[in-house]
Amino acid sequence: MDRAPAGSLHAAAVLPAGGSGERLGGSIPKQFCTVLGRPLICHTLESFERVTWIKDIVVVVASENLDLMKTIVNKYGHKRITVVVGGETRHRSIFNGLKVFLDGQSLGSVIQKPEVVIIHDAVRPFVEEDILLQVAISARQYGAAGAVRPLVSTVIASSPEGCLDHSLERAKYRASEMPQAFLFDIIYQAYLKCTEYDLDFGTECLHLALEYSNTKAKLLEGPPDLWKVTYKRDLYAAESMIKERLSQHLCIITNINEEAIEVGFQLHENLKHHISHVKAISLSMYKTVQDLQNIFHGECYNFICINVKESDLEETCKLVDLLKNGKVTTSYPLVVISIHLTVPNCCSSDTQTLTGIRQLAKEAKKSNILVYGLLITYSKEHLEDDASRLQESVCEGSSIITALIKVRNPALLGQIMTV
Ligand SMILES: Nc1ccn([C@@H]2O[C@H](COP(=O)(O)OP(=O)(O)OP(=O)(O)O)[C@@H](O)[C@H]2O)c(=O)n1
Ligand SMILES: O=P(O)(O)OC[C@@H](O)[C@@H](O)[C@@H](O)CO
Repeated sequence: MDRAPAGSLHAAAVLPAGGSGERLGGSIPKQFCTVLGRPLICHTLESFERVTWIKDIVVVVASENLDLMKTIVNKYGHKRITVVVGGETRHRSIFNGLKVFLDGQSLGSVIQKPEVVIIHDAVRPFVEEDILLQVAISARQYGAAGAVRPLVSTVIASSPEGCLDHSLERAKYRASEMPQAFLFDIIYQAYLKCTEYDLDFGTECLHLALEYSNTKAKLLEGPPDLWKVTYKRDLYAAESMIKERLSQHLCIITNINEEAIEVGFQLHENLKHHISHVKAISLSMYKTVQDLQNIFHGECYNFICINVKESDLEETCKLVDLLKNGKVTTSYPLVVISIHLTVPNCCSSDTQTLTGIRQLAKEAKKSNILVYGLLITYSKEHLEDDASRLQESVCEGSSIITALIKVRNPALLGQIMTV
């Protein structure tokens, strides 16, 4: 939910993305490395696009990546983005980003100089509205503000011989993170006045505001997720964190068939122990994708569709079409697990008709929907004879479902697991 900051200030953002990512060691700069099917920078852009009171987002890239960045903006439908060329260092890139608000005016562009400008490294994808609001409002009050985090390692100073000279009392210091925010004129004047040495070797915008605009930034304790993707491990961590966030909600869809309801109920009871928010609905409860999105306020990326006939994909196809045509504007892959009930010792030819799921999965993938199949052995007669067998199947099925949702492995698309 967007909360316009007090007084609804006019804010904009500058995202430096002009680095080469040497420490990560990839073949391309880390901001363009793929995380869950999209460039890392897309995840950061999406975090900012969710904040409606940030009117313009300026992305600063190296000249050789200008066309690539513009292609990314168009391909993934990012809004409110202006792409400009950076400089040889992060400070020079940030300064170029700030200039566009003044050059823009002279060029008659729609970009207006903001009251407050937020500066945030493009390789810090996990930034929420709360901290953005805090730094923006504090910048309006103090002139500058920045997120900080407790130090994890102690800071020590080395002697010329490479031995310990002294160590700092860790509790007295903080790690300077992003986002940072400034009254535009304060940071712009600081960049105008600072030295070439600052521009070439400095790493701290808050320092420039203090040194050249006599402004002591307000320091705000930020959440732990503000870390910067610097090394290869950070890329893996980023993907795992996004997958963890995506796997928090699950919607189980059944028709009114008795078996489907029974299996849906047992799956619901089982999956609640693996996934934070699980809801079961009947097919009749939704007609549009909005109905589905309303269930979890647009936060649901995982769906189970229980089909009574093992060879019948009708309900799953309907759900996939709804998600595709309902313009579920999500940049993240949706998971649809097509569950089919099969009677004990059924002839394999019946399940072979499920090969249609492979074609369905192939088509759905083009819309960023991951379709998997799961066969659960069950029949009403079967339940009367051996209820525990169903419980055992459902328990095994819940583990498979949880794994499919958490891992979102494209290699298993269209595959049919059996319990
Ligand atoms: N000339 C530069 C250098 C860095 N950055 C950006 O500043 C942010 C933080 O910098 P850092 O993590 O150091 O990125 P790199 O310089 O790419 O990393 P490395 O030092 O490992 O090369 C990144 O989003 C990076 O793209 C920039 O806009 N322009
Ligand atoms: O130093 P690097 O170029 O790796 O990254 C920039 C960081 O220093 C910077 O984002 C924070 O320290 C806050 O200023």
